Amino acid sequence: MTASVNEAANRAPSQSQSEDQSQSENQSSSTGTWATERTQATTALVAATRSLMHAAATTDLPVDDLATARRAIESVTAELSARARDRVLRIPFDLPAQVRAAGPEAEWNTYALNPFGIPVRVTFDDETSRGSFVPGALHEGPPDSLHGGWSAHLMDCMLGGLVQATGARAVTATLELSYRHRVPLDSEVSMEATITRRDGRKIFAEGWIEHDGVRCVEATALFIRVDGISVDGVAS
Ligand SMILES: CCCCCCCCCCCCCC(=O)SCCNC(=O)CCNC(=O)[C@H](O)C(C)(C)COP(=O)(O)OP(=O)(O)OC[C@H]1O[C@@H](n2cnc3c(N)ncnc32)[C@H](O)[C@@H]1OP(=O)(O)O
Repeated sequence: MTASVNEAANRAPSQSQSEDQSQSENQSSSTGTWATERTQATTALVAATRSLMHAAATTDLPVDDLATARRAIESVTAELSARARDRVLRIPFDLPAQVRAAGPEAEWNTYALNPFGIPVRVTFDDETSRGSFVPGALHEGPPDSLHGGWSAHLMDCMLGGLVQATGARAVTATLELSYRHRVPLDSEVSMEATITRRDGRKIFAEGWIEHDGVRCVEATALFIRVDGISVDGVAS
């Protein structure tokens, strides 16, 4: 397995959407059934949709143009909805573990198949994961700053993804955040997560979001293994 272990279907859209789109279309399958033609096409569609969300929320075109654009979007929505699943495509449970096993150069690109999540390029090094992304206009809470709920989303993904990458089927029992400084928009932030302790079914982890060397958000979490246990009616 190489650094491109999951790129074909799991390459997350980033700020350079069109570049990502063409790359995901051009990459060949390296993860067997996971990197199917459908997941590749969906990855590209989701990247384009994320760009559309940004454009729709920030456009400053004249009002008449907005109505025209809305009709075009409604038309595409109707086309896509003609045949739909109940859920977005799910990644295989062991995909993060595959990326971790492939070494510290391999990337897990989160939320490639769901435009609602924040896509992050995550790498793993033993019991630590690292990621980075650029918060933008869609993620604003306080003026020019990242919404704290998105910080929680990011930390849960970083910490939970790391736990998942170690092969543990576990869910978040607690997640505590400390917001020390605002996280600015339009500038790259880096994130880290690490597993600090295990105790029976419990896995403890911590992480943070940094900007320009300043630790803005700190998180600690407790995950509970649910291997073989039915959680809310879903057998693991
Ligand atoms: C089917 C699922 C597949 C999973 C695949 C995951 C892949 C995704 C990965 C990515 C994930 C992304 C992240 C997400 O989005 S995960 C989504 C958000 N999380 C959830 O929805 C979890 C909902 N909660 C539960 O399902 C149950 O409450 C769990 C499973 C957590 C525990 O209920 P269960 O009945 O099994 O446990 P127990 O009562 O025997 O307790 C066991 C021990 O744990 C301790 N404890 C329990 N809760 C808490 C608490 N809140 N604070 C402190 N401690 C707590 C408890 O004291 C005891 O300790 P001790 O007395 O032994 O010392």
